Amino acid sequence: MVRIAPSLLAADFLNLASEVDSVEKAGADILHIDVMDGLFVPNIAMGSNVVSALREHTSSELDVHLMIENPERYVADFCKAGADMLSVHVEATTHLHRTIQLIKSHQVKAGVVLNPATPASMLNYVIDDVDFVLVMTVNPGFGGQSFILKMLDKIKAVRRLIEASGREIDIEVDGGINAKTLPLCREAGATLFVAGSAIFNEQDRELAINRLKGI
Ligand SMILES: O=C(CO)[C@@H](O)[C@H](O)COP(=O)(O)O
Ligand SMILES: [Co+2]
Repeated sequence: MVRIAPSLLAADFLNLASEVDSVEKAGADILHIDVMDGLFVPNIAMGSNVVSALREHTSSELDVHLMIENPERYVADFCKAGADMLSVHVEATTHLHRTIQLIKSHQVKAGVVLNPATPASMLNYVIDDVDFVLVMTVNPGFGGQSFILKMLDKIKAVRRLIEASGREIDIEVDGGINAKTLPLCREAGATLFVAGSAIFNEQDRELAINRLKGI
């Protein structure tokens, strides 16, 4: 099954509510929200107030991708704001295991994100605890970048780890996902697909999402 999570980073912020409505109507499964602090990544975007506003507007699942240093400082804020899925970068927190438990203590799905240069083996000792894994297929910080082909090997390695753990959790991929790269990721074992520019740069959102879903 292909599930699509439009990345709101590529939406028209002046009309965020109608942008959300348009992708939901077009078949979006989950909404992806990119949070950036200008430190972990060289860009600043969206705080917990944006998540609260979205929570009031929609009942769609909200997938919040924290690209911030020491994300444990803001876990409670984003959970209270209404996140359903909250992911933190392995590279951004010293106490990853503790941060995962903290997210789960709020009854929110906990995800772990790997930068392109980070090996799948970083998941070895947390794979039984996480609710999903997010493999970055570009370097985080900006939308509209090109997919890094080498990440297909990492998706396969993460798939093997998940299978060995005996659990069924999502592998989400994020960055440069379009109608050409999505099937490659799917074949490698990904199940949830974030797409920003491939959806919001298109006038016809339904056509864009159907193209991604292969309909
Ligand atoms: O987390 C990020 C970027 O850091 C992503 O969620 C992007 O926003 C995806 O945008 P496209 O690559 O699909 O345009
Ligand atoms: Co993202």
